[in-house]
Order: sequence, then C-alpha cells, then structure tokens
Amino acid sequence: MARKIVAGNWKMNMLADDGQQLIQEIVKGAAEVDCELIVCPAAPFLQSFSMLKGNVKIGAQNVSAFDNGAYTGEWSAAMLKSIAVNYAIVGHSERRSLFGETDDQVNAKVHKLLADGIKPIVCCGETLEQREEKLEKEVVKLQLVKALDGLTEESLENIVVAYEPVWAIGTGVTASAEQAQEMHAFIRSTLVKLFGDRATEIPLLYGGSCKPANAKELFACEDIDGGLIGGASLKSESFLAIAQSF
Ligand SMILES: O=C[C@H](O)COP(=O)(O)O
Repeated sequence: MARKIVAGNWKMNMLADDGQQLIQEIVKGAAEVDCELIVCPAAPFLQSFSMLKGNVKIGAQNVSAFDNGAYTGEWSAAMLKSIAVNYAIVGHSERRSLFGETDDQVNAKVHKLLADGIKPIVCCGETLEQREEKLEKEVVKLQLVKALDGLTEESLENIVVAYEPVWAIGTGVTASAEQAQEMHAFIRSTLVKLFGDRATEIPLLYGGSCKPANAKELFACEDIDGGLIGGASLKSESFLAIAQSF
C-alpha cells in the first residue's frame, strides 16, 4: 500500500517573512496529522526552509535536466541535495504550458533527481480539450510512459505521481471523486503494467482545486493517496485541514 502524502506547491507566491511564518505554522501543526507533509516553496527559500523543517519534508518546484555548468538561471539536483531538499516537482502543467517543458526533459530530470537521492513528484494530466475529445487516458499514459522511461524497479519507492487535470488547476473546478478515482485507478494499472506489482506502492496524489471541503471525499477513494495542493496550501489552516482529511 502506498504511503499518504499531502504536498503544498506554493508556486510563485509568498515573500520571505510570510513564508517563514507559514512554514513554522505547518511544522507546528505537523504533529497533529497522520500523513507525510511536503512544502514546496519558491527556490530562494529552499535552504532556509530546509533548516526549519522539523518533520515536514521540503520540495523544489523544478530542477535542471543538466548536471552543472553554463546554464544561467538553473539549479541542479546535486545543489538541492547539498541543502537537504527531499523532493522536487517535475512536469507540472504550468512548466509544460508556460515554459515549454517536454516529456524528454521531464524524464531527464527524473533521472537526475533519483541519482542524487531526491524524490521526484511527477505530474501528469489532460487539458479540457483533451478530456472533451475523450483523450485523457491516452494523454496521461503517454506522459507517464515517457516521464518514467528507463526507471529500475528499485527506484519505484522513490517516485511520487500527481494527477492534475489542467482544467481543475486554480479554477475552483475540482474533478469529481468519481472522475479522479477513475483516472487514479487507470494510472495505478498503467504503472503496474510498466513496472509490476511494486508499482502499487507509488503514492498517487490528486491536484486541482483540492480544499478542506472536498479533500475527505477525494482521499476516501481507493487509489487516491493524498494531494498536491496549490491555492489552499498558502494558509496553514486550510493546508493542515486537508492533511487531516484521511
Ligand atoms: O500543484 C498544484 C496544483 O497545480 C493545484 O493547484 P490548485 O490547488 O491551486 O488548483
């Protein structure tokens, strides 16, 4: 069985003081929750947060596909490792649509992270147009096959997958529990076909307008192991309430 996780993706929000206060509130509240908590602040705050984190894990929102050298504005998996970052999000739909991140780059990032002992949170999800054309499963399967290409069975325990339908991100429109469960079950079976039974231990997170009001119903679904939370992770009350929804 996969472990339960609630991860907060702060995206490009919070300044130093507000962020410090929020992480401290989350660290304090972590004792009351029965799942792993991950906070993914913007890159400038990773190091200071990683010193404050207590039981909370820290994740980056991105990583370079390269090792080191002349890549202005990038940071490597080794750099994240050197400041004790535990996770990194890769393939988020905002990176794909706004910054042109490709499946090949996502795959390269996954391998770099694993080589440095950092756990990738691999995002997948279809657009509204793709869902309307009933292509959601095909799209998500292709994203996963490409993102996870070349992975060994041993590395599976260090992978997290997040299903984030693009039409539900930041829109207030959540996938219904039935829609989310159907896609999570499909993702689970795809991963098992690719990697065998050990893939059942990969945590599958739902992301897209997840909030305290709908987290319980989503997390009660058989194949939903937690959430990747955007907007509702910017307040400790809502983030911790979601984490208490198992
Ligand atoms: O990474 C998080 C997702 O993009 C979900 O964002 P949201 O909760 O604001 O819809």
